Amino acid sequence: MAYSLAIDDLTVTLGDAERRFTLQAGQWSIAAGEVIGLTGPSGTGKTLLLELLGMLRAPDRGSYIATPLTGTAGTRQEFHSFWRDANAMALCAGARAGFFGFVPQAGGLLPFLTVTENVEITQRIARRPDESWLKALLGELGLNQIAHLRPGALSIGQRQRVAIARALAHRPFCVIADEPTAALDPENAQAAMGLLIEAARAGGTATLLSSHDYPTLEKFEMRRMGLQITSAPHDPNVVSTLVAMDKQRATSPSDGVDV
Ligand SMILES: Nc1ncnc2c1ncn2[C@@H]1O[C@H](COP(=O)(O)OP(=O)(O)OP(=O)(O)O)[C@@H](O)[C@H]1O
Repeated sequence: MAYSLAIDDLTVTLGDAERRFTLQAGQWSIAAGEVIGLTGPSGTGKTLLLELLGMLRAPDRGSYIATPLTGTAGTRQEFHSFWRDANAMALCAGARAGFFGFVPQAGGLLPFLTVTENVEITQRIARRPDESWLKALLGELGLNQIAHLRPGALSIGQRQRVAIARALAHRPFCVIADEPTAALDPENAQAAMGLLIEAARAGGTATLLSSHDYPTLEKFEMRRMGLQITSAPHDPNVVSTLVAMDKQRATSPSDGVDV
């Protein structure tokens, strides 16, 4: 099974009458096997957008629909409507566990589990055991030597690699990664990014990752989208809008967009 995702007018507003932040995710789609690199200056809402797409946060309006590839056994999912269902908590938790693999900015590992157990847990929850894939992930992310340790004994970069392995372990249909290589040295960053991209293409996984590492995004030639503030400067009602970034804009940071 593989799914493409379609977003239409997905919008959320945070704050109160004095200061508001509105994220407008617009209209776009991501195909199965495709990888999108999300960029934007600090505070433009990258984490917020990834939380919306990872079913960690409810939108105020708009649609968010997953459609299985023709000929596969999956069923269409209207994720935006899950939040309004009487069973919202169970539906959203089920989507998070089975459909998505999420790499949070801060790792989010369980402190009482070892590295192996932290990676394996997504397979257990999704009921998709696959020991050989688990071993391959630990190996490819250089985690074999530390597989028996708990997160408290790991560096931030090691934790980030564990979080990437955990997000891929249950072979989700969509991977969402919030600056997955931010804490990694260049060599590990390239390896982790390569693995995310290879897993997406080989497994037909739609993958969206945020990053400030423009050379790496360029190197892997991924499709780019960017968030930019579209409200007037000093307006307390800040509006951030997601736009497609073409290659030309991606190499010219002079327009105020952090690309
Ligand atoms: N309760 C709130 N009221 C108003 N604005 C808020 C509230 N909570 C968060 N925000 C704003 O939401 C915006 C989105 O933050 P977010 O963490 O998603 O940005 P980001 O692009 O991921 O930043 P970074 O690159 O620094 O991680 C920020 O500008 C923040 O000030």
